[in-house]
Amino acid sequence: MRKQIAAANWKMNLTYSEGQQLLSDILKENIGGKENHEVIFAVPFPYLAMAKEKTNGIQNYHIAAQNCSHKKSGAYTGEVSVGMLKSIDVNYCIIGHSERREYFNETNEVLAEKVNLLLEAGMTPIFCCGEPLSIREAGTQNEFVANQLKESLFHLNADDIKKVIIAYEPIWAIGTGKTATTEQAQEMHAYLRSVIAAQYGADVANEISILYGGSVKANNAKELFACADVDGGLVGGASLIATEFVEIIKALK
Ligand SMILES: O=C(CO)COP(=O)(O)O
Repeated sequence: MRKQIAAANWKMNLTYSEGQQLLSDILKENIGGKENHEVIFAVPFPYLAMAKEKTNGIQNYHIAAQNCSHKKSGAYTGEVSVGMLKSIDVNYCIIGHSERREYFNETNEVLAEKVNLLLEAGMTPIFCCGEPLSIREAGTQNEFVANQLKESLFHLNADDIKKVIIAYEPIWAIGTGKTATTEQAQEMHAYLRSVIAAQYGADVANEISILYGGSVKANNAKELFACADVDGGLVGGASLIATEFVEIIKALK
């Protein structure tokens, strides 16, 4: 049974003490969830150790970085390597968020390098994909997103691709309050699973969690997560409010 995942992406928000408070408020709710549930907090780099300590020992709760370098080590001022993350026991990392693709020029090719480094280190990549509004309006979103997967992930063997979490985040739905309809989400998720199945077989495709991201809130999470191919969400704005994120965790199927 594939994992159902509620992942918080704090992005570049909150002070250290606000982050501590938010985690305390969420964790005190003690939502154990089911065995196949996972809760992930992708926090800013300076808060990773704090978040790690706070969630220590809580089953199925994990900490993620929001990015990593595509270089292993060396003279790359300001970058954070996969090895550094691993050395403080961070085992998940978001890569390819549309904000990184747009503002930091990350390409599918660079993301393939990041995927390789993360998997080599035994970490779990949370690979983001999704189309801009212009592509959606042109009706070519399926080809666009499939190509992101192909160029960044399809060099992997079946064992490795099974370790990747995919997050479909249509860019027009991020931070806009405009959620994809359940039909739009389900349609894309099923399509992506079919693309993976064509490459690796249905058994592999059925093991991969595909999260939806883009204006997930407490009041729409249940409906979105109920879709057969939506395995939870990657949540921005609503993950900064304890009561909202708690409800989103509870909405996992
Ligand atoms: O980008 C997102 C998560 O990575 C989604 O952000 P919002 O939930 O704020 O739309």
